[in-house]
Amino acid sequence: MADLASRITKPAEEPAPSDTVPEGSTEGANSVTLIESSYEVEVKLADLQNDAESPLYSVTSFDQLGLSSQINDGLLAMNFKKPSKIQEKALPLMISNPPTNMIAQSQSGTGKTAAFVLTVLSRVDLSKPEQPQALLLAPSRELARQIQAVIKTVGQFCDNLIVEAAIPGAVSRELGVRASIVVGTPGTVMDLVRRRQFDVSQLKVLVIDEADNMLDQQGLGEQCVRVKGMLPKTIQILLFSATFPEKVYNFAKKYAPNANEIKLRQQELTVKGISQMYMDCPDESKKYDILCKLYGLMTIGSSVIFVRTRESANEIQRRMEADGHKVSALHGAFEGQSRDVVLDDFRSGRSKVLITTNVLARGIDVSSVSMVINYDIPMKGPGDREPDAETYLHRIGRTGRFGRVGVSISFVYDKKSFDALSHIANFYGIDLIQLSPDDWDETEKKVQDVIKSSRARPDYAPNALGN
Ligand SMILES: Nc1ncnc2c1ncn2[C@@H]1O[C@H](COP(=O)(O)OP(=O)(O)OP(=O)(O)O)[C@@H](O)[C@H]1O
Repeated sequence: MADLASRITKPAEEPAPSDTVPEGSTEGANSVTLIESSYEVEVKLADLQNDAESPLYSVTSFDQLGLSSQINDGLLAMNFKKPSKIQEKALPLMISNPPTNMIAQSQSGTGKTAAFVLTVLSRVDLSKPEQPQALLLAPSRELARQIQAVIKTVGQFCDNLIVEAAIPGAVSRELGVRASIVVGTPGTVMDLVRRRQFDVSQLKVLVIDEADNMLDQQGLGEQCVRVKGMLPKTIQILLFSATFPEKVYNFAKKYAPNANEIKLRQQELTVKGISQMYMDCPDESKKYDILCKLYGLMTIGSSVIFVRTRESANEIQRRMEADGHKVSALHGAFEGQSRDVVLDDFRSGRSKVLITTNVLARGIDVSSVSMVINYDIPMKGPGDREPDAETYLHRIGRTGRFGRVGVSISFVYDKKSFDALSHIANFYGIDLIQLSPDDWDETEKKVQDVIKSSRARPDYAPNALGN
């Protein structure tokens, strides 16, 4: 317990409350504010991109990377002005010839997707639009669809570009895969190759996003090894993640031999724009009431609530709806297409509070997310005994994307959850801000100060999916 206590700080690092959003402002007033504050945002992001300590820092421009004019036009249309650090460092190594493998790590929300998407686009020969030449693997259907959308957006001026998702229900049984770029989940990709519906003979690049999760021998590792075994031996392999625990990293080096490596130190892993808080709940049964009390704050922007199981996601959604709150839920038990509808509604802002499991912990990029709640502290290992520091980092990384600010609130209620969060805080050297359920005015103030300043900041660059 003392460990966590020693990491409690006053909210000194919180950004100053926005002076551009008036208290109790109406929706209409807010939209005016959004337009007015765009200058401020550009300046703030420009500041970050000029700050050598920031992961968004770079000294070059995209023009200097030697990408095709169609690709540069795509970046321009997305309002990507300068590369981030990972893009600036990794791209020249990945697009040079002869192709070299890469293992790259960079904090959540710092533009890893565009780094590998630009590489893939620079490698495919669009005179053979239906011949698969690049394969990208992701751990969830949602992330695969998102990456597919990013490729289409960056490549919107590339003639004949066909990008197909290899996820359950997406590939025509009669036609098989007919695209130059394929983004999928490992199980479906394996099925398609085995049924001879996916010709992998001409693949030049294999990208594995969330690579530590994908190569983990306890999880998807075996499938990824099998997929690699089906591909040409000379394929360029690019592995990306925000986290790379040592054991998986050693395996990654065998999976992608002789790779260039871009690694972060443990203390560099957290994103500065995310104010990390925790709520000291009196007991487990009070967690639900506290969650409902936070609802007003959750809907200032959009929020994601992470829970441990599908059943508790369903149960919390049912109770919150019965109590008059509008919330949606998404987890692995839902059918693929209904999952797509739920996430699309969340991206567009039609729904603002999403209850989910670890299925959405990684990679999902919705820039309006200003709050993440860890209703249950992430745990791993047999009997969920060990704190899952990597999943914590990915979950909270659903907010604070590319220089934005956000809040994470982790609920603790007993010694086990307290110790687990304490372990995670010490692991990354995080100073957690304590919230008290007994002083609601103070809690609201601490959270609002951060979220309102994020609400005042419109997208510097509309993200690839237009949300
Ligand atoms: N150079 C850039 N300029 C402006 N915005 C950018 C740039 N690169 C990426 N972005 C935007 O930043 C956001 C986060 O990028 P991305 O989803 O690639 O993060 P990530 O590093 O893959 O994060 P995670 O580890 O959570 O998967 C996206 O909305 C993307 O459109």
